[in-house]
Amino acid sequence: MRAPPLLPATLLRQARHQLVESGCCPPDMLDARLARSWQRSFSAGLQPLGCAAELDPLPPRTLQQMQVQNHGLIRHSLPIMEYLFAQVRQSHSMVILADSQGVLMHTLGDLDFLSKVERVALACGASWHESQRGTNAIGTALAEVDGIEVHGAEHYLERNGFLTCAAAPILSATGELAGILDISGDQRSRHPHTLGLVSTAARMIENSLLLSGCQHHTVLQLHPQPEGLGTIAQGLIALSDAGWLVGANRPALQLLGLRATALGSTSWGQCFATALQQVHGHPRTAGGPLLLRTGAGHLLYAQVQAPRSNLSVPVTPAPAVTTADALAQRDTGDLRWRNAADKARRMAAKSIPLLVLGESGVGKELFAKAAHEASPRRDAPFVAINCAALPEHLIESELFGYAPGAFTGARKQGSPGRLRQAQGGTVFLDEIGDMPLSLQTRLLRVLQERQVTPLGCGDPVAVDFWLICATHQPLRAAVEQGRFRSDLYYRINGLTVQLPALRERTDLHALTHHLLAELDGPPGLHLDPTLMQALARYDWPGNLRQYSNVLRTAVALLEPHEQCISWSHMPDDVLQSLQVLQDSTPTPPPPPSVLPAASLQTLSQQAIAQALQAHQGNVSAAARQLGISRQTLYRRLREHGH
Ligand SMILES: Nc1ncnc2c1ncn2[C@@H]1O[C@H](COP(=O)(O)OP(=O)(O)OP(=O)(O)O)[C@@H](O)[C@H]1O
Repeated sequence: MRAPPLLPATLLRQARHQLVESGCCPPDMLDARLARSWQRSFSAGLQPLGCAAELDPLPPRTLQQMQVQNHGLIRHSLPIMEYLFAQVRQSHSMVILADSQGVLMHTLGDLDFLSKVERVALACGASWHESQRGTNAIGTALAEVDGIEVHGAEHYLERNGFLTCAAAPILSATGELAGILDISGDQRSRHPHTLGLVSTAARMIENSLLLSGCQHHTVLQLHPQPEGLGTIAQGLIALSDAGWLVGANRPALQLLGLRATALGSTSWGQCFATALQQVHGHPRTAGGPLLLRTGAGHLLYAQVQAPRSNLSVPVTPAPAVTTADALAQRDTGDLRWRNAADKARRMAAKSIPLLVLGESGVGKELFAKAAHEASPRRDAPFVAINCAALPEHLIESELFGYAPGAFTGARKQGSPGRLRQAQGGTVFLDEIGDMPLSLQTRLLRVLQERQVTPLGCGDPVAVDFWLICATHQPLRAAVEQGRFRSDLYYRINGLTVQLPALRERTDLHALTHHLLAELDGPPGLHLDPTLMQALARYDWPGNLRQYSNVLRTAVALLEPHEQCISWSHMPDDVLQSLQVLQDSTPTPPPPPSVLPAASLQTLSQQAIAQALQAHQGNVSAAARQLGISRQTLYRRLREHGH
C-alpha cells in the first residue's frame, strides 16, 4: 500500500505527526487507503510512538477452537502457503494465515530475523486487527477487503516500522471474507512482486475452497479463450439444481459484471443467453469446451463439472480432529448423550432437520456445532441465530435478508440474510419456541420451497442448508396452545434428541476431567475427592454453563503452587447448597477451609466487574462469560449496590 513512488520514512513520520497534532492527514500526500487506515488508527486512540503493552495472544485452548472452526480454510491454505514459503525462503520472511478478525492462525517461516518480542507479536493467536496494531497489511487488508502492501514507516505504530508486509483477502464462494494471507519480513528485504505473489496465492485458495465447498452443485469453469480454462485466470461459478448462481470467484464476477451480493439471487437466465439445458447436457467427458453467450453478448468457453450427490461428499478429517469426529470428542460416556450424538450423525448424513431439546445450559448449541463439524457439510458455514435475542422486527431481515434500501436504517448495499450465509452448511435456530407466529409462517415457506425471498425484492433465492433447531420449552405444549404452528413443528422435527440435564448425567467424573482439560490449568490439576462427591449430589440448575463456569472460576482462584480445587475455591451460592447437602447426608463432613463470606462476596464482585469491563458493559455478554443468566447478573449488581 503506498502512493508510488515510496515516500521516505522522514516524510511519513512528519505526516503522522501532523495527523496526531491536527486530527487530519496532510491532503494529497498519501495514498488514499493509507490515509484512511491512519485515520482509523488515530480514531482507535492508538499512539504512534506509545509503548503500550502488547495484548496477549489467545490462550492455546481458544486458539485451538478457532483453528477447528476454520479448519476448512486452513486445510485448503496449507499446500499453497508451503509453496509460497518455498518462494520466499531465503528472504527473512514469514507466510501467515489470519482469520476474518485478523487473528493469526497459522504461520510458516524461520523466525531468525525477529527478536523475541517480535516473535511473540507474530505468533499464532496474536491479533493484527487495525484497532489494536494500527495500519498493517493484515489489519488494513481486512478493513479495505483488498490486497495491500504496508512497508516500514507506513505502519502506524513506530514499533512495527521494521516490517514490510503484503496481504490479500481470501473470499469464500459467496463473497464473504474468510481470512487473510500475508507475507511479512524485515523491511530491508522488500520485494516489489510480493503483493502480486500473495494475491495470486489468495486466489488459488479461493478457487480451492469453492471447488471443495460447491461439490454438490454444478460448477462451471469459464474463460474468454479455451486456453484460459484450468488456469488461475479462469472464472468459476456454482449453480444450484434450480439454476441459481450460488457461488463464484472474482474473475467470474468480473466476466459476468456481477457483484458478490448478487449471488443466490441471480438466475442463469439473467447472466447467459445460452439455454441452461445445454450445460446440463454437456458433461466434462464430452470432449472440448462448451461455448456460451453471456446476456451482454460476450462469448465464453466453459468446462462443466457435474454435482456430486450429497451423500458422496467426501468427509475428510479436520486437522485438529484426527481419530474422533467433533461429536465423539465431546462424548464423555453418558449413554443418553451418546445416543443423541449417534442420531445426530445419521440425520446429518441425510440433512434431515434435527430438533434438540434440553434445559437451558445443557450445551445444545455446542452439540449442534459439533454435529455440524461431524457432518459432510463441515467445510461450509455454521450459522447460529438466537430467535429470543433478536427484536421481532429484526428477525425477519436478519434471517431472510433485504434488498438495497428496503427499509429505513437498512444497509445501503442490502444484506443476503443469515439463511443465505449458511449456503451449503448448517443453520442453528436457537430458542425456536420464541419465534413470533408471523415469522413461523415465513420460515415454513422457506423450508418447504428451499428458497428465500429477501425483503423488498421479489426474486426468490435458492438455499441449501441442514437445519438444527433447539429449545428449552416444551414445544409440543406450545403447539397445543396454538403458540407454535403444528406444520412448522413437524417440518423442523425430522428427529428430536433430548440432551440430559447435568444432574441426570452418569459421567460427571469423566466430564469434569474433560472440562478441566479445556481450562488450561496447571499440570496435575484435580478436585478434592470430598468436593467431587458433593458436586455429584448438587442439582446444577444452570447445567453445564454453570458447572464449567464454577470450574473456570476455581482454576482462576488457585495459587501458583496449587493443583487441587478444594472447597475454598467454590462460589458462595454453590458452597452454601453443597454444605446443606453435606449436612443432610451421613457421610463425614469435609474439612472445608472456607474463605470468609465477605471475601467470597468481594471475589464475586471482582469477577462481575472484570466480565463487564471485558465486554464494554454488555450485560448479556458478561452474563454469558460468567455462566449466569442476565437476570441473575442484574440481581447481583443490585445486591452489590449498582
Ligand atoms: N461439552 C462442553 N464442554 C465445555 N463447556 C461446555 C460444554 N457444554 C456446555 N458448555 C458450557 O456451557 C455453556 C452453555 O452451552 P450452550 O450455549 O451450548 O447451552 P444451551 O443449552 O444452548 O443453552 P441455552 O438453552 O441457554 O441457549 C457454554 O458456553 C459452555 O461454557
